[in-house]
Amino acid sequence: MLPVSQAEATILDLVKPLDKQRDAEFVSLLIAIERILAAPAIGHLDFPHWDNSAMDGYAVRYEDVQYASSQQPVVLEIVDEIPAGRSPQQLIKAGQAARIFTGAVMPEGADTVVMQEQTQREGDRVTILTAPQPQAFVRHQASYYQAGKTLLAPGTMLRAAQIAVLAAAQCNQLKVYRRPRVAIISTGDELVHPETPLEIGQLVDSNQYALTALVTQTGAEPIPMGIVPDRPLVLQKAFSKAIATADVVLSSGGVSVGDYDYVEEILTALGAEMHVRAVAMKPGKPLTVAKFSPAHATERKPVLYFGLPGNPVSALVCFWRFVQPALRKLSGLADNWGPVYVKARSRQDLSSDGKRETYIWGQLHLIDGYFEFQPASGSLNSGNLINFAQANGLAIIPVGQTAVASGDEVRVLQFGFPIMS
Ligand SMILES: Nc1nc2c(c(=O)[nH]1)N[C@H]1C(S)=C(S)[C@@H](COP(=O)(O)OP(=O)(O)OC[C@H]3O[C@@H](n4cnc5c(N)ncnc54)[C@H](O)[C@@H]3O)O[C@H]1N2
Ligand code: MOO
Ligand SMILES: [Mg+2]
Repeated sequence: MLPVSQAEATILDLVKPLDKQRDAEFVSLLIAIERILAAPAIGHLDFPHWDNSAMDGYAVRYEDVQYASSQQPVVLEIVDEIPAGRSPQQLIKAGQAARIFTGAVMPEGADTVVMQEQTQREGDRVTILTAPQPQAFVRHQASYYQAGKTLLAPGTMLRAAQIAVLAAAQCNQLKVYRRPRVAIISTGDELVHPETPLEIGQLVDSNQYALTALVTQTGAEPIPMGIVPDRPLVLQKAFSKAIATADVVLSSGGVSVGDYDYVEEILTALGAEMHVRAVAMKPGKPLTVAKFSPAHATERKPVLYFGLPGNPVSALVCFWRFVQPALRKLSGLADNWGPVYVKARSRQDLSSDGKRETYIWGQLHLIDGYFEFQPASGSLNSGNLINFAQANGLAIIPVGQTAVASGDEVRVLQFGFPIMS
């Protein structure tokens, strides 16, 4: 059994990100949310675009007002009025000022803005009562960003903040990576669709739905390929089709030591390189990871195959711990592939056999900015999906440790929003 950290390193090492050229497409900004840039975004506009005023007030020449005070006020002639969006019409000469508003372009000749609260106006004259700092309240052209420089680097995920910046920079068409394609196969003679009435021994294929949801949430394109019975030839055909279609294949079930667990045997028959056969974790021990390399360099990229354990909780835990980081790396994201871990105070005693890294599902609560962890009530058995419905985190007990006492700190893999109370 591989230690979890070694399995993670092996898996991430197997993943080669999508190709910046071959695997890229153009999308418009409005539908670019959560896509990943495949090329630098470069703006053709300086930020600010022009020298402009940060205040409502008067654009002046600093040298005219540098000694102004309430004892020695300076009176200037107002020669222009410049609201935002209008071009200045006058050059400001000695003894002159322009009425100006926040965001409006600074007129030529002026270099400083006096905010209106420090002035008095009478007709076309303004009295300056306080000396400003030189260049006060002027937002200088290109002081935030210079046209032609990289605004956002390749590998950046576009969220609201980045989209706002790109909109302001008039970058309307973005070169982004295509979404990785992920085939999802459920193996098992006992499995049926949710609408099928159950016969004795049957079980609904919940993994297909869970994995489709998780793949979608990760920004990849799920290709649900349905249920395949535990028959080697049928499985082999289904696996071949999935490998030919997708960048990553996720199957669930059939990876343990039972007589109907065929996954590893079939992967080997299909020419896969086997990289992971078992991991020292609970749940998730029989995780199987293999790679299919293209026969010729000109062919498509390699295909990564995850044989996830069939138990529903084991499949989910393996997804968050290994598949999601792999999909994030594959998708072109520059960094932050791994799960989010937080430290929490456990509300109850937690236990493990100390032999495998143990993942205990439950609820993360956020109380006054601090996390607390409440393990799920009822059976913490990887076949019990029901008490997973309220869970949003997995407390982790490392190998060699058998207990976390109530009140002690524990590391928690966070996969959902914390409960605020
Ligand atoms: N003798 C041993 N038996 C088992 C071991 C072991 O080390 N020695 N490991 C156990 C562990 S741990 C796990 S996890 C499971 C993994 O089993 P498989 O990956 O072979 O999965 P199956 O046997 O096909 O199914 C297990 C369980 O999960 C249910 N299942 C399967 N697919 C789905 C699905 N798509 N949706 C919902 N539920 C599914 C299936 O009905 C079984 O109940 O092996 C242990 N055994
Ligand atoms: O390790 Mo299995 O994944 O517990 O149920
Ligand atoms: Mg089995």
